[in-house]
Amino acid sequence: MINTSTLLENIQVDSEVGRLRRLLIHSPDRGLGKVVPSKAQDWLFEDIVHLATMRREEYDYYVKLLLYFLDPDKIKGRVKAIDADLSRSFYKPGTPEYFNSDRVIDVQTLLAEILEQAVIRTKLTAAICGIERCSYHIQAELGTYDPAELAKIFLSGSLPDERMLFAPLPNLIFTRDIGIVINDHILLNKPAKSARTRESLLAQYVFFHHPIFANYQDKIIEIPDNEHHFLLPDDEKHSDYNRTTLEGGDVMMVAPRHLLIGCSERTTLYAAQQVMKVLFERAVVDTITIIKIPKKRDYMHIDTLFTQVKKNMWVLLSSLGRQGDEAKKRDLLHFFAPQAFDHDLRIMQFKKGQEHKPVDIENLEDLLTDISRKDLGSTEPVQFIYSGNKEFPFGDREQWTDSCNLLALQDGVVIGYDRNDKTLEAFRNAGFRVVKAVDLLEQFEQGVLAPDTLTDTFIMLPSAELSRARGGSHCMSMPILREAVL
Ligand SMILES: NC(=[NH2+])NCCC[C@H](N)C(=O)O
Repeated sequence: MINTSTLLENIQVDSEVGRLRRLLIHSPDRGLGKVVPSKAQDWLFEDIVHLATMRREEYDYYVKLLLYFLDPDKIKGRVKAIDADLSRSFYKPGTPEYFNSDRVIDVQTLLAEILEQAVIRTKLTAAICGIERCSYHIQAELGTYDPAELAKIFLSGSLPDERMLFAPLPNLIFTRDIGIVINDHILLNKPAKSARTRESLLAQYVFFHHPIFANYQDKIIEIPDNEHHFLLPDDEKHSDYNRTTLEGGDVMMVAPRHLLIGCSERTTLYAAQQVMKVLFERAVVDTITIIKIPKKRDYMHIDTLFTQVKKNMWVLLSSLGRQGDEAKKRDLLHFFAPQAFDHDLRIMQFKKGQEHKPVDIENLEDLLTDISRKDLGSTEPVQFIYSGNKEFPFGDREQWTDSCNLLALQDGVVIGYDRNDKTLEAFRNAGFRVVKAVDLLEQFEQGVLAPDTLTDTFIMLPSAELSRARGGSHCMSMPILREAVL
């Protein structure tokens, strides 16, 4: 069991760049290796992946890095031995060698722990069998597994003997999307895509039942549906104005009193409005900026378009920034095709108590500059790194493989994919050390470098398989504790 005594008062995130102290992740489980081509798109993957490579050559490096920064005692001096164990037991929850950290926490371990309570086991089994339309017979069979195995079945959709009962949850590696910590509150998602429904049910049980979150029960926010949504005709039910869906990749806690919400393919205006109401009522933040982005698969959440690198630095896609904006304004068609506006970027900022007087913000750079300067008090010039170093056609190509989706471990130290060459060039030009995960770990092990003293560094994670899942390191993390940014 995770040692909860040290954790009780410790859920707090007030920025994207304060030193990361605790997060939820999920290592690729056996379900990912069962995605079939005909379902890959429905399950929100562009391709099938090679599970062993994804784990051993890619995701395991992510875990090692996270441990080195967040819980070094678990890994320091042990990297060689861990790598030599071909069974990877260090990474497998439930084995005696499992790293079992209370800083880098796998959702699977939390799930297994709550399933130790018989009442929860019964309720959750029934709920899952309900949404997955399992027979009564299967429901009874599920009752025979121990909690750790049951957790694996719920996540992977398959039994230990490899029989598949229902769809896997290949997207749960993107823990960002299940919920977001906003100061000391936890906002749970409402997924837009049915492939992610079971994830949110499991997350709901974990947040409401695991002792880590016991002191936060009245701070868990579930977004209310339109009161009579079930009475709406189907076509209206699906409109942006009635439907309540929100995924964590669209919610960014950029400064202690300022939250960004993207309205996108996944997050509706209606949901954003509901969240704004609740957060203002409870005085969790004072400013909420709504960023409406084109509803496009390649842009699914705002964190696929920009993320923060340090207080005064951001990475973003230039065609959605100032450059794209100005190009469009010079374009005659822009004036004659008002319907296209719906597909454009629109940024509006709302202040608590002044919701009726939102401020229009012209482009992303203006917004981000304002956050760096005013909210985060940065006095240095604000810098922008552009996907693909602004070179055509690399901006779009590299954004597709998550050049703009970075996880900051501390101010100026980020993890991202190794494959976005032009974007990496832009980081080098900005004076960043760009280093392979494997080399950095080696340097940590030799004592040449140490996480605490690292500055301006881009850590490259191998990504041939991971990038096919259409998410980067920002999506693969749900921070629950960061040091205060101010
Ligand atoms: N926060 C994010 N950008 N998450 C990416 C999620 C990717 C996932 N395959 C999906 O389409 O749902």
